[in-house]
Amino acid sequence: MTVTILGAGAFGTALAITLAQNGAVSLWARDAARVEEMNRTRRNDRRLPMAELPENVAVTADIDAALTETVLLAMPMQQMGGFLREHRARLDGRTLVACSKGIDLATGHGPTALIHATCPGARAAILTGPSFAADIARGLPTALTLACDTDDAALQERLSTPTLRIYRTTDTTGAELGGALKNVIAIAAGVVTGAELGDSARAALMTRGFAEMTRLAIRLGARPETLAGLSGFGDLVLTCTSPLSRNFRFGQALGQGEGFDPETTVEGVATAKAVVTLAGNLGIEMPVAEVVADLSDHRVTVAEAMHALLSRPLKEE
Ligand SMILES: NC(=O)C1=CN([C@@H]2O[C@H](COP(=O)(O)OP(=O)(O)OC[C@H]3O[C@@H](n4cnc5c(N)ncnc54)[C@H](OP(=O)(O)O)[C@@H]3O)[C@@H](O)[C@H]2O)C=CC1
Ligand SMILES: O=C(CO)COP(=O)(O)O
Repeated sequence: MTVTILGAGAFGTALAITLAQNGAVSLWARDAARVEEMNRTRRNDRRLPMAELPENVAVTADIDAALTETVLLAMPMQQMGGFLREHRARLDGRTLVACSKGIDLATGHGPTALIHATCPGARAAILTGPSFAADIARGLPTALTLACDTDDAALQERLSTPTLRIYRTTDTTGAELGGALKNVIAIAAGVVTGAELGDSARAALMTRGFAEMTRLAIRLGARPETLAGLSGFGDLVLTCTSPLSRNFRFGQALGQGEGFDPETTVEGVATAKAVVTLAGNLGIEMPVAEVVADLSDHRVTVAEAMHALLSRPLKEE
C-alpha cells in the first residue's frame, strides 16, 4: 500500500524515509523548485540535511499524482486549516493522518477535530509522540501513538517499521491534546533553562505543566491514561529536556533575552494563545500556558512570569 505524505518538512521527510521500508511512499511538497532539487540530490537539504531519500520515495509537486487512500498531513498546525479548505474536494473519502502538534488558533480545534470540521467525508487519525525527525530518519528506535476514532490495526502495521514502533488508541482527543500542550510546557522549560533558574524549577514546571495539560484534556473528554502515555507524558519529557526541540530552544532564547529565527517552526507559541482562550471559555486554570503566551508576546518579563507563578494562592497538590 503506497502511503502519501503531504508536506516535505523535517517530519514529513523523516516519515517518508522510515515508511519506505514497508513499501512505496509519495512525498508531496508545494514548491516545484524544491521538489526538483530533492529529486536531483535525493536529499532534503533545507529541512533534513543529513538524510538520503530511498529509491521508493517519489517526490512530487503534483498533489493529484501523489494522493492515495492513506494520507499523512505533515505541515505546521496553523497551516492545516487553510490547506484542508483548499484541497477539501480531493481529500474527501480518504484516511487523513495528522502528524501536526498544536491547536488551531482560528477555531480552537486540534488536528483531528479540524479534519472532521473541514473534511467531514474523510476519516481522521493522528500520529504523535516523542520523536525528533532526525532520530527517525537515522533509524534510531522510536515509539509513537496512532489515534483513530475507529480502531485500525492495519494502519498501525503499515506505519510501523523495524525501528518505529506504533501503539494505537481510539482516544484522538487525548493524543492530539498531549502533543499540542507539551509544546507549550517545553517553551516554559526552555525559559527556565535559558534564565538559569535551576533543574529543580524545571522539574516543578514540567510536573505542574503536566497537571494542567491533564486538567484541560480530561475536561475535553480525553482519557487520563492517554495523557500518561507516549503522546502526553512521553513527548513532554522529550521536549522539555532536549535542546534538539525547537520549542525548548525558543524558550531558552526568551529566557536569555535573545531573539529567535522567525522561520523556524515553533508550534507552542500559537498553541499557548489558543489554549488560554479555550481554558478561559471553559473556566479552567492554565497558569503555565498563560505565562508562556505572555512571554512569547513580550507582555511580561521572565522575572514577572516567575513571580506570577510563585505568588499563586497555596493549595492542595
Ligand atoms: N521536526 C520534528 O522533529 C517533528 C515535527 N512534528 C510536527 O510536524 C509538523 C511539521 O513540522 P516540521 O516538519 O518539523 O516543520 P518544518 O518547518 O520542517 O516544515 C514544514 C513544512 O510544511 C510545509 N508547509 C507549510 N505550510 C504549508 C502549506 N500551507 N501547504 C503545504 N505545505 C506547507 C513547508 O513547506 P515549505 O518548505 O514550502 O515552506 C515545509 O515543508 C509540526 O506540527 C510539528 O510539531 C512532529 C514530530 C516531530
Ligand atoms: O514534537 C517533537 C518531538 O516529539 C519535536 O519538537 P519541536 O517541534 O519542539 O522541535
